[in-house]
Amino acid sequence: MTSQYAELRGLYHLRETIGSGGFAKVKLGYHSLTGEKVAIKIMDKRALGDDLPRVKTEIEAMKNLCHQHICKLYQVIETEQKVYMILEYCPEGELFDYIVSKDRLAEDEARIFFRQIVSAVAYIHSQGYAHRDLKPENLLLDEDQNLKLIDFGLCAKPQGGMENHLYTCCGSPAYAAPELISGKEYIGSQADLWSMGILLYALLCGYLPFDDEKIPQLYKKIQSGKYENPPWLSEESKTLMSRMLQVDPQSRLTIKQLISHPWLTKDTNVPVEWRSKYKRSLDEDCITELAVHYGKTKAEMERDVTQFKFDYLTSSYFLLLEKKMKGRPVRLLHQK
Ligand SMILES: [NH3+]CCCOc1cc(-c2cn[nH]c2)ccc1C(=O)Nc1ccccc1
Repeated sequence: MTSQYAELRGLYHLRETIGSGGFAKVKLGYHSLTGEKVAIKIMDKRALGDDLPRVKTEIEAMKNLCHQHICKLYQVIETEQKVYMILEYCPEGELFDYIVSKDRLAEDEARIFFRQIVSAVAYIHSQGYAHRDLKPENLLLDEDQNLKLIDFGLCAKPQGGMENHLYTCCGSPAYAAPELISGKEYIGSQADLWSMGILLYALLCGYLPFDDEKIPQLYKKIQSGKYENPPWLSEESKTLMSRMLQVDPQSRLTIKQLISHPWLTKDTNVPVEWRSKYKRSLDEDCITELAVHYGKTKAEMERDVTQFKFDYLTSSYFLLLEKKMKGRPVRLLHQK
């Protein structure tokens, strides 16, 4: 029988499993042409069943999202049985485990993380997407302790823009907005704002504002909008969270108000930088290195890379760019 993962041979060297969630297994891999580490999310189509559309949703969304606080998609490989997503490697694991390890975060550490979360969400909203499953399990830490958002399986891009209503009730109950769990129509971006309020509370307190083992009781607490503020919280953080955890979505803070909120701009006095730091134009050095390797002219290589087919060329380009942004030599490992 052919060896497992035959489709990856020569492209990636597979190592140990580094995570799993529901219907996916995530393994550490090495991109053979650059030597860079990647995370390979492996899904079995049969096991996915009617969750397969979620994977397609995630792939299409991640192809359009390119941002310093979103886990980068480098390549997609699809076979009869499997779907492989080659993703940016985040060695420091989930924000969830980081909070648990420290009980709760001090306000200035929480602020640094929350600015990165707001940056990622403001960017996806500007691209017309709502994430709809924001929680610390879906925020990973890279080697520089920067947050990277994952799991766009539930994200939505409503036809005709973000003002249009969504209906599917989804995401994790404890982070779900009241309007979302009451089955009413809702605006995805407003539901994301509520989830970010829950996230900020989790960062500052180390536990959830609304919690109950029984789902119906949990829903009642969420719809009441009543939660406890522990004594260590500052007045400003309590005010900010109360503006985000408004049961009525109309009176909730908007993402535009959030990026320049005083609690977020404290000590920096500049609004959260939410635009992508990635340039639209192609990087000359990377194109040159790839052209030499594949024996093509720079013009031919530019034309091929620009198509962003999310094939091995796309992953090689992005990983060379990563090397450059980390100040490493823009060099491919020459195959024997
Ligand atoms: N809660 C996260 C578990 C590990 O999952 C991932 C890890 C990485 C990762 C690890 N290192 N670098 C990136 C990249 C992506 C995922 C992921 O998308 N997981 C997932 C999401 C929804 C359903 C099933 C699985």
